[in-house]
Amino acid sequence: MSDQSRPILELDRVSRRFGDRYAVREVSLDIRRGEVVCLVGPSGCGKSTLLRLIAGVDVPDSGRILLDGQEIAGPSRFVEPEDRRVGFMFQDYALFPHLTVRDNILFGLRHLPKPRAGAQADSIIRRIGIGELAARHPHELSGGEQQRVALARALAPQPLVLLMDEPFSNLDRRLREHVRMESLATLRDADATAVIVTHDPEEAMSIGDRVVLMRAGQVVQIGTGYSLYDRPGSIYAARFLGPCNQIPARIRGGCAETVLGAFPAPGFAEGAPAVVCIRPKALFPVAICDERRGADLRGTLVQRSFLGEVEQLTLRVEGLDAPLRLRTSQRLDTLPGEIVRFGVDAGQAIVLPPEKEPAAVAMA
Ligand SMILES: Nc1ncnc2c1ncn2[C@@H]1O[C@H](COP(=O)(O)OP(=O)(O)OP(=O)(O)O)[C@@H](O)[C@H]1O
Repeated sequence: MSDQSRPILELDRVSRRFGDRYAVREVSLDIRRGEVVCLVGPSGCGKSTLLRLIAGVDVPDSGRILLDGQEIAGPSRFVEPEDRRVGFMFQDYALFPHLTVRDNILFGLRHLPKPRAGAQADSIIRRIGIGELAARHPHELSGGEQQRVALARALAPQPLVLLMDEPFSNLDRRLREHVRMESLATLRDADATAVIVTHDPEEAMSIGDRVVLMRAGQVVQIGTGYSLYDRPGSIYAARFLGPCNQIPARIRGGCAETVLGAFPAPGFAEGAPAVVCIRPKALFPVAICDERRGADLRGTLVQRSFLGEVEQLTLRVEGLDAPLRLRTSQRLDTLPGEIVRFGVDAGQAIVLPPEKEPAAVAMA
């Protein structure tokens, strides 16, 4: 019997090299039952390689992968992909065009006796609510419907872990959010454990119980979307998860001193350089009479960029090399060249050490 409290999937210092470059380096990760975990990072950071190692279509050079407590890849054992209870959903869905939806789902169950395969296919069709599509062929389905069928097919064999590589990237922006929420609900209904690769931080934060941020083959930070966004551990993480202004600072008296004011910086050494990351929404324009603390700053408006829900103002501030970005839903009548008074929501300022280059992490 399996230990329910043990992580369903365990990666222990897993590495994979191509020539002298690490695609994945010493990655350790535990995934709990029923968890939806998103791997996120820029192109080439090793997300897909990690997924392929878990699926068993690639072999680690070192480290171990355990599924439900059993080693499936490591020094002593390698379990073939078809013998792992791991499902894989491809970016292009890979539905067979000549098979109906039901037959596509049955294809993944061909190792089972026919009546059992039929029952399992019908059960997932019911659960995902695609009964009316069952007799159709893939070309008779919309993008969103194809996605649901692909998800049904991947879930039908009841994998212990479902791997999804950029599952929503083929959908246009409007459909994507809808399908993503629907897919998440389906994963929850099926109590599925899923590892989802995406390069889109908003997608990762909106669907992942936890987000695993990668850089150059390594895991940089793991946590909920909130913790990564609100408490990034590095400038890299802060910038990857959303736009931020980086304000140079120096630590004095326990605070990071900047031209925009001083921000509490516990744990930093006196005199050390630092960077204060301030997201554009943490800056606010103020009326002349605004009494809010920190609301006495001034910048020259360089550019306005209307984004619909918010407007982005680019401001030049004396003492700062880079212009500041401020996002607001207020409607201002200020013109470029005029002065904007603004404030900082100090509670949202993040003090970080200056960025170090990832010292040749990609090299052997
Ligand atoms: N078969 C291979 N042979 C040589 N190099 C490879 C191979 N597969 C991946 N790589 C390299 O390993 C690194 C990680 O690739 P991977 O596809 O895992 O990145 P990724 O984060 O999924 O990127 P993307 O978001 O663009 O898909 C890249 O530098 C890539 O060029």
